[in-house]
Amino acid sequence: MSEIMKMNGKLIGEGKTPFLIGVSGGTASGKSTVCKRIMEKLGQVNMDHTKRQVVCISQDSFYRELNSSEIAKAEKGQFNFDHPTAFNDKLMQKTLLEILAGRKCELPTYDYHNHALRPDDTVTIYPADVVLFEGILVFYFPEILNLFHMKLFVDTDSDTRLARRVTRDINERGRDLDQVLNQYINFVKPAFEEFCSPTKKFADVIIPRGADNTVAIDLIVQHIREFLNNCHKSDSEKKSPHITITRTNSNETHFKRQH
Ligand SMILES: Nc1ncnc2c1ncn2[C@@H]1O[C@H](COP(=O)(O)OP(=O)(O)O)[C@@H](O)[C@H]1O
Ligand SMILES: O=c1ccn([C@@H]2O[C@H](COP(=O)(O)O)[C@@H](O)[C@H]2O)c(=O)[nH]1
Repeated sequence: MSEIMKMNGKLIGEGKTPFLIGVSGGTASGKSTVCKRIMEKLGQVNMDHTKRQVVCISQDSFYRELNSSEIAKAEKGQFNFDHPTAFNDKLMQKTLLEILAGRKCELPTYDYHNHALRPDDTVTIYPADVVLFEGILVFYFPEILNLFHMKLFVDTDSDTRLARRVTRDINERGRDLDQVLNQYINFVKPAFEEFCSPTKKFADVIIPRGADNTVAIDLIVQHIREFLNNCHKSDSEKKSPHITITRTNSNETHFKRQH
């Protein structure tokens, strides 16, 4: 049996439910860059974090802790960071539910050099109107997929992605060429084909060429802008005032915006 509550954008005693946008795509497809462009075009970058209407979080914050033998493998490029089991999906779901309930969250940052979260280096995610959540497998877990109000897939040619990944991982993530290529052939490419690429079918918008596709980015920005304008109007002025919150007997909560 399910219980349905209709509220005017507010949960009692909690903040407003943000519009949650999932951004997926293969490694180095430009997910972070697309999110950055969206934030820039909405004037959300050079401003106080507590005042941002749009915030971006990364799936990297939900890599699970590795044991000592897994760390030893990771250091030799022999750990599969592209497999769904590399992530703590339960924590990811719990955190997104907190965000959807309008609560402030602390997220750890990820240290690619040491293959570990930095629990002492957290970022505070303040309640916002729009939340972008980017990562290679954000559409893989059904209970997380169901939380998104809008789903984007950044679709960049795989040769371009590999070329960018080589440069980025050597310059920014402390890898050498052999390591990057071995990891790519053994884990990254097969896992992309098995777990990430099939989730493209869930996307509402596919963005070919990533951040180079300014037309697609402008259309998405326009959609977000309309949402932001609408969410600050009074209920009687809104075109779509209701959020429907569905709780099932399995304790799952679904936040649905009518849009
Ligand atoms: N359109 C682009 N043109 C050139 N370089 C790009 C473009 N988009 C991303 N990059 C570069 O490619 C690398 C991967 O991009 P990034 O946005 O971090 O991808 P992802 O978040 O999907 O892993 C980064 O070094 C970034 O600067
Ligand atoms: O310790 C780690 C953790 C992850 N990776 C690789 O990162 C990418 C995902 O990040 P993108 O920014 O989307 O590329 C994934 O393909 C992992 O292989 C890593 O190398 N080391």
